[in-house]
Amino acid sequence: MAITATISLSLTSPTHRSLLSLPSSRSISTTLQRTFKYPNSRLIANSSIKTHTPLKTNSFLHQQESDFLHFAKFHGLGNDFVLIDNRDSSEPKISSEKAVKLCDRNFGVGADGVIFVLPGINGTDYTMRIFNSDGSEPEMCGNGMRCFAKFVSQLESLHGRHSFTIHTGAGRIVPEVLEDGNVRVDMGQPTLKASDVPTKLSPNKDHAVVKSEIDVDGVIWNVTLVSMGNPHCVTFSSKESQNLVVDELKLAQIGPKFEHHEMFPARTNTEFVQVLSNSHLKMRVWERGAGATLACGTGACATVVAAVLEGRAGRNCTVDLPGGPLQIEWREEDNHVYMTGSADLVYYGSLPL
Ligand SMILES: N[C@@H](CCC[C@H](N)C(=O)O)C(=O)O
Repeated sequence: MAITATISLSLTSPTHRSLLSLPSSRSISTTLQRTFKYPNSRLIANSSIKTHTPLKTNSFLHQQESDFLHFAKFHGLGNDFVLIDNRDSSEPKISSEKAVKLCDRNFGVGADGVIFVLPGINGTDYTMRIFNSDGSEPEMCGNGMRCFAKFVSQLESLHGRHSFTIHTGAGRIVPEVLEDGNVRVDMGQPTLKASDVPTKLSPNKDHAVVKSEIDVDGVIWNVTLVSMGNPHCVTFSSKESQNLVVDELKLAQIGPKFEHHEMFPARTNTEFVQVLSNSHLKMRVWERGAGATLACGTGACATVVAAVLEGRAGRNCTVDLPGGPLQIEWREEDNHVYMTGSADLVYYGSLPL
């Protein structure tokens, strides 16, 4: 059933990719026709565009109608998420099955994952949980964490520079919203121990898997394995190509073969990386549970760690992803990885539960 939806586009803070896939953002009219699986869904504006429903951001965020799911759609470099204010309960408001439906790009809202802002535990300010678009639950999400921080800032009406402590499946993570609106995240320490990544590939004497060979569907790849709470397989080369040219890769063909490879008992995210210079990398990603995405924050962090371990780049790199750049530092002093990048509101919406 077709409905009329009033939608919100945050045109004030375009990112690298901007909102090019949406109808001409400059000339957009206030009302768009879309077909939803959820016939009563409402999308409400938060921009300078005139809307049919003049609702302020905060009043929208604080609506309490219990028969509606209120959400915000955010993206971090095109890695997009439905964010749900779940501060009143430690159980996610929707099931993983419902999350799969929400993530559907044809019959739902469309997203790479659904993220919940839950009460903090173990002395943290908040807890973050996330479902991938296939309904699986990863331990962490870097781009999602930047979106989470911006969403919490809106929920709590915070301005200027501020930070939070967030409990995640990867431990305590600390995002800081900067004056310019970007978010810098202390992503904690990478884990290299093979059994913790986890992988069945044989480790070296330091228990890590660095530049090891793996046969994926008859092709030998050199891989370095890094966990940022979630598992990453990073490759810069194969037997066929000593320096990958990532634009040439058939990602949809090879990505799933890595993800479901028997050497990765918890499946894996895979980063294919081209070295542009000692401080500049170009990466494409195949995400566990989400497929090819436009960016992956934990993947960019794992990529820089792997590049350092393989002697391909320094500890401070710009990582170019299809959706835009991330600044990553693997700091020697504390062994923590720091990620800085954008996170942008797309619109607010409501759906009947
Ligand atoms: N896109 C995310 C990672 C999301 C989780 C991943 N798909 C997994 O299953 O580990 C990021 O920005 O880190």
